[in-house]
Amino acid sequence: MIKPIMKDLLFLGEKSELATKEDIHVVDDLIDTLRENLENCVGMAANMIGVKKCIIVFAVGNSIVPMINPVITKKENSYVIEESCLSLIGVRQTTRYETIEVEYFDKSFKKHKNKFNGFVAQIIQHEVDHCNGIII
Ligand SMILES: CSCC[C@H](NC=O)C(=O)O
Repeated sequence: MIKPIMKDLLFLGEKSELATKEDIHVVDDLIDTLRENLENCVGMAANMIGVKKCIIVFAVGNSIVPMINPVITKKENSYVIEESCLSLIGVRQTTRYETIEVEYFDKSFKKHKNKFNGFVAQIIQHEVDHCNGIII
């Protein structure tokens, strides 16, 4: 179901809890909401739709990839870049890493450890920050 996007920065500044199998329905809500906002959004975290659980989704080509309880375990080659966010007015400068390694669970709660580069890695870092209560 498409959900409204939170603009409450106080709420978004709080750390999310680990998601469990009971939170799986949130993945579909996030996918629906991101699909509806793809014109101005490439990734979302569950707290952006009011759910304080560590779940993120992001667009890769025509697909939307979900990650449950993502943890960035390695970061290589930092750079500084400006980012924006649907939950924020304006842009902010931040440090990101060109290559990251992420441990996460898929929708079937199967564990994965994968490397990501470039823009996809940047989106994942942005969304994992949201899970940790950081808005850029
Ligand atoms: C380049 S990372 C930017 C991610 C941002 N998503 C919000 O959580 C967005 O603008 O889609």
